[in-house]
Amino acid sequence: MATTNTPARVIVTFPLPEQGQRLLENYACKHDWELIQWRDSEINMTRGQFLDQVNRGADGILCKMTIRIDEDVLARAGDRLKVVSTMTVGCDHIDCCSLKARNVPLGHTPGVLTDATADLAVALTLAVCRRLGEAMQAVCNGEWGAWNPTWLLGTEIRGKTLGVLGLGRIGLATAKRLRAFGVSRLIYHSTKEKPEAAQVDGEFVTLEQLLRESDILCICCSLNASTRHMIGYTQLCAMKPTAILVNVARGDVIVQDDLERALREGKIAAAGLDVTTPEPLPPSHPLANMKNCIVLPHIGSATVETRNAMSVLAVENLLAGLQGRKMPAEYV
Ligand SMILES: O=CC(=O)O
Repeated sequence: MATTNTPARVIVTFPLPEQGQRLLENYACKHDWELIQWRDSEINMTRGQFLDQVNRGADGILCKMTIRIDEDVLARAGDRLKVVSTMTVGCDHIDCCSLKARNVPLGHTPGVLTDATADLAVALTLAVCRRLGEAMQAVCNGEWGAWNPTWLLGTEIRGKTLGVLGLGRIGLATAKRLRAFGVSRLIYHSTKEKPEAAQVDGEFVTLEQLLRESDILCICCSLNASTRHMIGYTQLCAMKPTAILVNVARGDVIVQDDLERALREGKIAAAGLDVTTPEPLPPSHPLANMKNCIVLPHIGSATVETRNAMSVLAVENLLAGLQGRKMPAEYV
């Protein structure tokens, strides 16, 4: 256990966006932290490098989703560890039960990334509906010939049934935005019926109904034991052959090989993925090379404003945890 005179040893597994980095350095200086920070933004800190640092002692850990914080990490950190703060809203890379059992508070970054992620969900939905990936490639490949009234025809959002899997903050913000495009009906499936669904005139339905009736299905749920691999081949076959699937949640909500098969066999029309398994997805992966699939490199929250806000919140969570105060955003 660190005594009050021992400087807190803080491990930060990546360089933070500007505002968070400045705040981190200010706090480190003010509170005399021993700051151990991975400074390379091109290459991730490896698990081995991280464990090596944890072995030397950790009062606080600030991480992202590339390193799993599990029982092994917590056992190595021992009683000295006072806080884990992740610069993500999703906490599926963290063994939350073990943290709870050890009474280590966990901070995350909800709220501040909702708008950016919902914007990206809309962008991806439009990109898939209007075949933007194919269109851009056609320009680069010299396939842009005479104006052809039947070339690269997409589908409209107006008049469609929008399904949302997971009507949390991001699901609701996505639904609000897509409502403005004139969807005729909005259905959702979540752990339970949500009163806030009234804001989008959303109708709570079973998963089976959601799959069967959605023209566009946006996956916005968190990844946990009940959502992992929730969408497999059977579920995909239950969808309309004209349906479009968009995933801004986590790759593992879908059985990815099943999605590839369903897209190949025309069980659904097209997909847009901001999340995959693994990340990064190898460029040779079939999903990265299918005409009816657009893959983005997990950029849901990637705006200057949002990444700065996330980094500041993550640092504030870290400081609060180290000081034994209530965090601005504790994961419950
Ligand atoms: O996916 C990103 C996050 O969870 O913040």
